[in-house]
Amino acid sequence: MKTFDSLFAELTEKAATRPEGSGTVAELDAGVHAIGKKIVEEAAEVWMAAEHEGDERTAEEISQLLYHLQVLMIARGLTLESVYTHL
Ligand SMILES: N=c1c2ncn([C@@H]3O[C@H](COP(=O)(O)OP(=O)(O)OP(=O)(O)O)[C@@H](O)[C@H]3O)c2ncn1[C@@H]1O[C@H](COP(=O)(O)O)[C@@H](O)[C@H]1O
Repeated sequence: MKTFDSLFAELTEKAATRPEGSGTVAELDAGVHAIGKKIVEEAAEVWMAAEHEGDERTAEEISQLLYHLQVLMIARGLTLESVYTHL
């Protein structure tokens, strides 16, 4: 099963190698402003799912929010350690 750390490693690799058809590469190219908008959108979907759509949908929306947060970290050049140090 994929974990937060293994997804981050996968996305970091995608950013470096820029494979054709990667949604991550497209999102990175769209820039921090566009990624930020995705984060706000996904956060709202997490909220709505948690209130109205049950555990399965909530977990799915949370996974998407985590994905977009990681893309933003990579866009800004942040490492996992730079975030973990604040936990
Ligand atoms: N975990 C994810 C992931 N979560 C969310 N998303 C993206 O976020 C979007 C969120 O879906 P929504 O249905 O909420 O949004 P939507 O409005 O329908 O979609 P858009 O119109 O905004 O694309 C999805 O369409 C994906 O583009 C993800 N894209 C990729 N991954 C994983 O990231 C890795 C690299 O992916 P690629 O870069 O595409 O190879 C792979 O392991 C993928 O499984």
